[in-house]
Amino acid sequence: MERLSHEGRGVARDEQGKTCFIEGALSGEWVIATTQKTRKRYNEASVTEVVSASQDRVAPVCEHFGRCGGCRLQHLDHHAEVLFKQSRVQEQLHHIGHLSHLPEPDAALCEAPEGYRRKVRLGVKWRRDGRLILGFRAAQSAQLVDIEQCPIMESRLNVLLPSLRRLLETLESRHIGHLELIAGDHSVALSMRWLRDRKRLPARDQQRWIAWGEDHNVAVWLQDDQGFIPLSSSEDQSLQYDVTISSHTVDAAHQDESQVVSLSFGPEDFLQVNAGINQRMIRQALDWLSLSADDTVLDLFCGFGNFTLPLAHVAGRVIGVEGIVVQVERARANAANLTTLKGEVTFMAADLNQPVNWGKLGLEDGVDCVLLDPPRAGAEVQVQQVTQLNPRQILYISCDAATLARDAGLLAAQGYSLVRWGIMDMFPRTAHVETMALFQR
Ligand SMILES: C[S@@+](CC[C@H](N)C(=O)[O-])C[C@H]1O[C@@H](n2cnc3c(N)ncnc32)[C@H](O)[C@@H]1O
Repeated sequence: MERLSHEGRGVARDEQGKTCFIEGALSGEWVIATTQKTRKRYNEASVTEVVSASQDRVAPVCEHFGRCGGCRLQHLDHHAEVLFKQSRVQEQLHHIGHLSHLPEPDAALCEAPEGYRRKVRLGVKWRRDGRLILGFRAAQSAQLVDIEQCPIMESRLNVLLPSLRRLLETLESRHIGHLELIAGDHSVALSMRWLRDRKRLPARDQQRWIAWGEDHNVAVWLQDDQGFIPLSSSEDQSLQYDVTISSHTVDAAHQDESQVVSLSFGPEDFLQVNAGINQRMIRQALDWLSLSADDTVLDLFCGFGNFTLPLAHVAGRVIGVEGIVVQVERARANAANLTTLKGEVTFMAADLNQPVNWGKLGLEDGVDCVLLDPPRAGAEVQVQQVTQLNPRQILYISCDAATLARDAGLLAAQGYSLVRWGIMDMFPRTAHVETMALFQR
């Protein structure tokens, strides 16, 4: 096996030089594999026997490995997985972004590789014989893999699975697409994707969901085409987590104080899935940016304020921009609940895939810093636009190395150099990687 592909498959060549992507094979290994798909330029296969194993091969912790599409790298030692992801980002910055001189990466931010996921979506299906399937999508397929437990899920969510299964088996109506389980610091919520109009949920099923929520102390939500409504009767449906900012990033004069930024969110909001890495990522962002009370910061793709509100404990003025109005409103409410904010903070809704007239929004004097945290598609429009605001630094948080590399190339063409970067182990055991990259004018 020559190497691992970007999505974590072994790459080999046959006698004719045709590339073969082999699921379950690692770099340097000899394996026997079965061809699954023959394509014009490459073949796809999966391992049937490992003849000579890599030193980095480990026993997968999950019994569903190989069938479940969630974790592709359970068979790779965790340290080797982090190094693989780091070198993949490096290679993409070279090849896609055409950045020739990269700084050495900062140490990767890592936490425990299991039990980290605080939000999961489980598909729900009933087979023709009436058997319930509750689980994740199979690898490269729309089929579901039935799971009893998932080792990367937070234990507070795993313990709910057996009773959820029993509940689903008692329901009268089976028009359910999926369930999402979401853990805040002190509470758990479940949202049930109901495939019909909310009025057509049978009253007895509603009662069963409510009773299950009360028994397990879980706020139950229904999601239909109109949005989310709480089914549980309890007053407080909110989810929340705290981010602690270390004292020296806030105020050099108060070394022994740290501040807690409390953020509320809803079941429909984007959530950084790994609480430990999220906490460390925010601290690292504050540390790298080293802002002062004179600075103005533009936080694009801000969600409900995950970076914006910690930033507003340091910078004089922070403007958060987000496309989803509900999240903008949540961000405003989060800001209103904080008494420790130092700077002025404002939030606005805008589609960041379109050019925005920043000058008209009171930013005609430019900004000191821009933070970008886009979805996987990246921030192609904004990296070409925000440079007109002349920021001295741009911090890019990315969940897709290819679009980060493309956007890094666009920033380089406008005179911004990559001065610092590092990966964050947000999604251990999977092929996904999160990266932080700092560009300076
Ligand atoms: C990776 S999340 C980051 C959210 C936030 N910074 C955080 O740390 O939780 C990306 C965010 O971009 C928002 N988004 C996606 N497409 C957008 C668009 N075209 N315009 C504005 N916001 C968008 C999503 O709603 C989501 O909140």
